[in-house]
Amino acid sequence: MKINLNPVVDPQTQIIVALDFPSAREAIDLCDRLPQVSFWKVGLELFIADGSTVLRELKARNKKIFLDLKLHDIPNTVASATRVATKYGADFLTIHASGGKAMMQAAQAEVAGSSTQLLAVSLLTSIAAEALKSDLQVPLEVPDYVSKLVLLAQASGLSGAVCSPHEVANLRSLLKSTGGDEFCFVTPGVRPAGSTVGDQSRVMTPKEAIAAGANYLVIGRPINAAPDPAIAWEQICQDCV
Ligand SMILES: O=C(O)c1cc(=O)[nH]c(=O)n1[C@@H]1O[C@H](COP(=O)(O)O)[C@@H](O)[C@H]1O
Repeated sequence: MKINLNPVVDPQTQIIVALDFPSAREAIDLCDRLPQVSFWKVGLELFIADGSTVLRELKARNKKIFLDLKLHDIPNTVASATRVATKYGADFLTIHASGGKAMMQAAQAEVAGSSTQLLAVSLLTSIAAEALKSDLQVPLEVPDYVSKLVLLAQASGLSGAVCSPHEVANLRSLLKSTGGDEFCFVTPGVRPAGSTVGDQSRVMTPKEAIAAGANYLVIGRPINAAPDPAIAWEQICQDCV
């Protein structure tokens, strides 16, 4: 399936809704309540609970799929897991950029020729500048650290990354100078104005994320935990333009 590499112009196709649920039943229920959503994310909780069932059901509904497994292990193990994961025919699959170049190259070799695009997760959107220094002991500012990881992903052959909307504009201009105009940026850490931030740290509104140049926005709780997910979706789409 063709992945849209242009900055977001159509929220209906470029917002990915996270199916963060503990069972296939709850996930499929939300899909069927929101037929207008074309792109869904299956993360660890749902994949561990009921992965193959959900992925089959999403395929049967002709949905695009972001399989968010955030692989991170030695190169051989990640390559083997990636080989198996491509069999699901997901559009996106995540690995952690901090696993290093050899790991990313090994995984990239496994998706070559498949319909799955690997995305490198840079710095999780839940991690704030203070935690990067005090917990992770990384003596860099967030934009510099994220840039290093994304450039490493690019040098490893990947053509997309997950980062917070705060970093996208800077990364776009950085990658232009390295011939990476078509790099795909997927941004979680998106919160409609006035909504609960929860465990996220580096957040922006949908409109701000789009203006920053994100190709796709990942949105979970503001839709999947909303009292009326259809109204929440509609409101977010309206807020994007
Ligand atoms: O890879 C991801 O999708 C991801 C990366 C990241 O840095 N931050 C992040 O929040 N995510 C995912 O994006 C979704 C965000 O959910 P909400 O915070 O509920 O909108 C969750 O499913 C996270 O697992």
